[in-house]
Parts: sequence; structure tokens; C-alpha cells
Amino acid sequence: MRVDVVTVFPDYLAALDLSLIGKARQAGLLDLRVHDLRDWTTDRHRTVDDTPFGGGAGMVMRPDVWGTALDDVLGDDGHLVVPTPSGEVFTQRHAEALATEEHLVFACGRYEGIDARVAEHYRASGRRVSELSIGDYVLNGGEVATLVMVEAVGRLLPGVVGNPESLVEESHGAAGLLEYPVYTKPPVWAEHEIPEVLLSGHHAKIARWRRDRALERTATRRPDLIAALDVAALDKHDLAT
Ligand SMILES: O[C@H]1NC=Nc2ccccc21
Repeated sequence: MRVDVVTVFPDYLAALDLSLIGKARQAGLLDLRVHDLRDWTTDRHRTVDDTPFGGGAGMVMRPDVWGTALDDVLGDDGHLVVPTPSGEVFTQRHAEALATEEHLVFACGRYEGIDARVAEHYRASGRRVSELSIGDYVLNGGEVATLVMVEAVGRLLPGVVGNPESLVEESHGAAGLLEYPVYTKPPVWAEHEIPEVLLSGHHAKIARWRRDRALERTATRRPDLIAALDVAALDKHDLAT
């Protein structure tokens, strides 16, 4: 998969050189390129934004600069992803869908946003355009959201995560449940013991205990996920463990 990121803060994306995503890049599983939007400006001050039509606070990013940048970077197969607080909320389902794409281009705008004609223009020219929010809180720009989405998508690519099995058991995974509590050595820590069943070696009981804890946690912390639960998948998942 090829991923391009266009931003006025390229250094923000340095975190993608580290850890799993960094290794995926070195292994050639992920071809990630970060571009400075200002490279497509033509004026001496390398201006990328201007005051909003209709008035209001803050600045809006110019469509002409973004247009020349995206015409270069999108190529003929790029799926344009625009992180924005006014987008659909990004979920694991979006990560799974985006992970099947050949080429993603992330356009990082400031919180006030990119001129609305940019997303419209590429949608009208038949491109896939996804405007996605990472949650209902205020950030200053799209870079942090892009880090989140590139990590969520990148780790789903074949070969990136050592044990693909671990992708199934996680929160928001196939079963649609939050992850059960996990424990490791020492068996007693600060007078806290671990649940007996986990020492029993009885795999069916352990699977059932984990499934029950995951259900409990989900019902307590995210009742909204219970409504969407696919019980059939849950049992299939359970049987698989
Ligand atoms: O305000 C943030 N909330 C969620 N997602 C975002 C994406 C880009 C810019 C800003 C945000």
C-alpha cells in the first residue's frame, strides 16, 4: 500500500518512522511519503491560507494550493482521506475498508478547515473521498488524526503485525466487543491476585471467562456497542478461541 500525507507540519508525522509502522516501511509493506503543502505555493511567503468568505475567526486553507498538490499526489488511483471534525467518525470498520485500498492520500487541514470546494472537486471527478473525524473533541489540525488512522490501517496490512490472531481478539475486533482484562506475572502483585480460572489450563473455561468479561465490560462502558452486536459472529469468534 502507498500512503501519501500532505501537511504544513511534515515533522508531525515523524512518529510513523517508529515501531510497527516504521518496520512495515522498512519491509516494503507500506510505502509512506510525507509532503510539505508549501512546496506547491507560488508566492514569496509560501501562503497556504486566507480569511474566510462570510467572515468569522481563523483562516481557511486555499483551494488552489491544495488542488495543485493533490493533482500531483493523488495520481490516478488515490483515495482522498480528509481528516475533519465535521466528518463521519472513524471506526475499525473504516480502518478495515481503507486497508483494502492500494493508495491513500491524507490531506491534513487546520481545524478551521480546507476550502470545501477541494473535497467537492475530487468527488465530482469520480474519486473516492472520505471525510473522517477521529472523535468529538477539538484538535488544531488533521496531523494527529492522520497518525491515528495510518496506524489503525497500517497494522491491518498483511505481515505488519507478527501474529494476525491478535487482531481478532482486540477491542472493536471481529466480535465487536471490548477486550477482556489481561494479566501477567507476578501472580500476586500488591496483594492483588489474578482470576483462578486463568491458572486452570482449562481452555474452554478460560475462553468462556474471557468472553463473559468482554461482554460485561462492553455492557458497562459501551452499551452503544451492545445494540450493534452480531451475536452469531460472537459465538463463531468464541468457538474459534
Ligand atoms: O477536531 C478534531 N476532531 C476529530 N477529528 C479531527 C480531524 C481533523 C482536524 C480536527 C479534528
